[in-house]
Amino acid sequence: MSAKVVVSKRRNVNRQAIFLITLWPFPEDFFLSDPELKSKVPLEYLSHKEKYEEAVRKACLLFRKVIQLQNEGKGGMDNFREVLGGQLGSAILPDGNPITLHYVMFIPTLMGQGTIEQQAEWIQKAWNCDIIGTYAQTELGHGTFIRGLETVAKYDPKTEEFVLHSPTLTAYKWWPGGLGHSANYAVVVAQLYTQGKCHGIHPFVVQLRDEETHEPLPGIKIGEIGCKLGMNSTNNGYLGFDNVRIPRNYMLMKNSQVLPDGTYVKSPSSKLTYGTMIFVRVVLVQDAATYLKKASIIATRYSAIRHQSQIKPDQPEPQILDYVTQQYKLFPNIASCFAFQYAATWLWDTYNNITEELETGQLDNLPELHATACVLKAVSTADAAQGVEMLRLACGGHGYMTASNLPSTYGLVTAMCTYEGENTVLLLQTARFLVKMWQNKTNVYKLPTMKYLATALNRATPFEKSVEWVIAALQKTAAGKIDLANRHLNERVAKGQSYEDAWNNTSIELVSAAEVHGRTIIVEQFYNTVQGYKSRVSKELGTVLEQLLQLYAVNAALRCTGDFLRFTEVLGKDITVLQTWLEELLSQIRPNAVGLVDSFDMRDEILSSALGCYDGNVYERLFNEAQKSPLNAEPVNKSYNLYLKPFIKAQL
Ligand SMILES: CC/C=C\C/C=C\C/C=C\CCCC(=O)SCCNC(=O)CCNC(=O)[C@H](O)C(C)(C)COP(=O)(O)OP(=O)(O)OC[C@H]1O[C@@H](n2cnc3c(N)ncnc32)[C@H](O)[C@@H]1OP(=O)(O)O
Ligand SMILES: Cc1cc2nc3c(=O)[nH]c(=O)nc-3n(C[C@H](O)[C@H](O)[C@H](O)COP(=O)(O)OP(=O)(O)OC[C@H]3O[C@@H](n4cnc5c(N)ncnc54)[C@H](O)[C@@H]3O)c2cc1C
Repeated sequence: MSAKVVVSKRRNVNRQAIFLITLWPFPEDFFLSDPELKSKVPLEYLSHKEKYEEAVRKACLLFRKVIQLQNEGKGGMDNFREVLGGQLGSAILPDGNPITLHYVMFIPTLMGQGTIEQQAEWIQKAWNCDIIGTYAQTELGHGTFIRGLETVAKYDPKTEEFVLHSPTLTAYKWWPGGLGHSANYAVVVAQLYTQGKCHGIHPFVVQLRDEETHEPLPGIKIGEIGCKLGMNSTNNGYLGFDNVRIPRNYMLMKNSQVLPDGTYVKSPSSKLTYGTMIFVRVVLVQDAATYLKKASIIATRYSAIRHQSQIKPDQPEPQILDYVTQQYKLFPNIASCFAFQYAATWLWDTYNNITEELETGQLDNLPELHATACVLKAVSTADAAQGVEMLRLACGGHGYMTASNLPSTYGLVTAMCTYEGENTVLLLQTARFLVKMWQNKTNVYKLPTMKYLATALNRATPFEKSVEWVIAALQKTAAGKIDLANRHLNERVAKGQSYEDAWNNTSIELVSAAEVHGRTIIVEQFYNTVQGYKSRVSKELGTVLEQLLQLYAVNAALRCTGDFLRFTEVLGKDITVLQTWLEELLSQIRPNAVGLVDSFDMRDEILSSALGCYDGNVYERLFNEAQKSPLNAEPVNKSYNLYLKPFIKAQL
């Protein structure tokens, strides 16, 4: 990965803005120039069934091209990451990819939970796409509480097989991507029973459909779950088992095993079963940045084109980009793109380092990785979803058009707040870890993202107009909130509540404490990244990055004013200084706004937006898109003579 400076100049010098990006040698043109990857008709005018069929056609061609590149030695996992992620992936398949789960969860689970022999058996087939898999964990009745999953896998030592069964309707798997009609295999998470005892949830490989005819196998009840807010080509499906038998070695046995006689061999840690979920949560932080970048480019470019109203009576209508309220909608989101990008990069590196440790049996850092992945996924996806909606609203009526690609982008990003762990639940997971660290302070000194907790509570943080102060204040606030929540927990227990009831009754505070902890990590990573770049880039770039860092930090601080007043030495007058600082930064960033979003380097074909095109010809593109509506194929629609005319006549 080589970081290079990309200079993006827009029309005139004062809009020169440069942005430091990591250039991947990814051949975007190889995909975007392929006419077969373009839709003949805008997807919005296809039926639900046609949308799915078109998505399968494109997905197969997409992955065939990725495999071709791989066979030519032109990249590997990075290419899959690009075509699956929120940039190229959502441009070619804006309504979701029915095969995503094969690569994002099925293969990673085989790698993470399968023995070497099982990997040898399954992974080549999966990489060759001889089989197409999905990850079937969530059920109609359970998504969060996976220890409550109802699908059972009972071991039969006589035949050395597991019998999978869905005892109730709520036990049906519900949601897995590609499950409806695309995948013919799945990793199924089920309660393992052997020798009459339940050993909890474990992963099993199950064939769902005949590899030749694609017909569902006996005992398999399968289909798609219907229309959703978005991602309607993802083919999310349902799956019920009626006593379906699979061989013993279809249980993924890297961590725990069932021997031929039915003896259960326990895993070194029950938490290792959860490994795949950490991987996707880590990846989603990057996708949050990508979707927010896409919406920021569209809304900022549109705001430079759109002229509306008057600032002064005797002046022409200004660019809406010159309204400070518009800048307040756009620029903090641009700063968030950088913040989430840097946090995603740091988290990816941390994940890889700790995963290597897990391979050697070192589990010490797994709890912190889990807590950190949870909070960064929750905060980045929630902020990105809120940001995309804010950017859509900033574009007025045209932002509501499908042709803007903002509604579709919202549909993709808001789903991330739910899948791979609903955000509230993940924040509670982080809070559980923070409280544990707080109660057992000796551990805190060792953990990188936690060590501030050792000193922050009692550290004086007199106000100053600096990012360093914001970080210190966020840390002190997080420590204060964790300490207060912990005290309330203890008070409730002391009054006779069970710990579980006390936890539930304190959960609003716990979620809030976890969120502030997450924001502390994001601001600190942004700060560290900018400090690292400043000595290596031009003065201009250093200034721009510093402005973005300050904007992100001061906006984070202003979101926390109530808590800052409770947990730090800040006073009301200091909040006024923060507000003024924010307004100064908006003005400083204005000249570089368009250059900054240009430097996110997303082509028009990736943006797929009539509002965000590089040439700025918004109105012509909106009008041309309107002509694609099937309704415009004829001046008078048949409904006039069938319904309207009789209706009108009847009223005369
Ligand atoms: C390139 C790709 C780009 C983009 C991707 C694109 C598309 C992807 C599309 C869709 C993918 C979405 C797929 C899915 O949604 S798969 C299903 C996801 N489901 C979940 O995430 C379920 C969430 N629920 C849970 O994880 C758990 O139920 C729980 C909420 C964490 C509760 O666990 P539970 O064991 O019941 O209870 P606890 O007592 O709270 O935890 C016990 C113990 O285990 C630790 N723990 C929990 N989870 C993990 C983990 N994942 N890793 C490590 N450790 C974990 C927990 O901290 C606790 O430890 P203690 O020491 O405190 O006891
Ligand atoms: C687009 C999309 C794709 C998906 N793809 C897959 C897939 O490929 N494979 C798969 O297995 N699953 C998939 N899922 C399912 C997803 O993982 C679940 O929806 C998610 O885990 C949430 O579970 P749930 O929907 O049952 O909601 P619930 O867990 O029922 O949550 C509902 C509400 O209850 C609250 N709640 C639940 N538990 C607690 C608690 N302990 N404390 C406080 N509040 C709580 C939640 O915060 C939430 O507000 C997908 C979902 C979506 C939307």
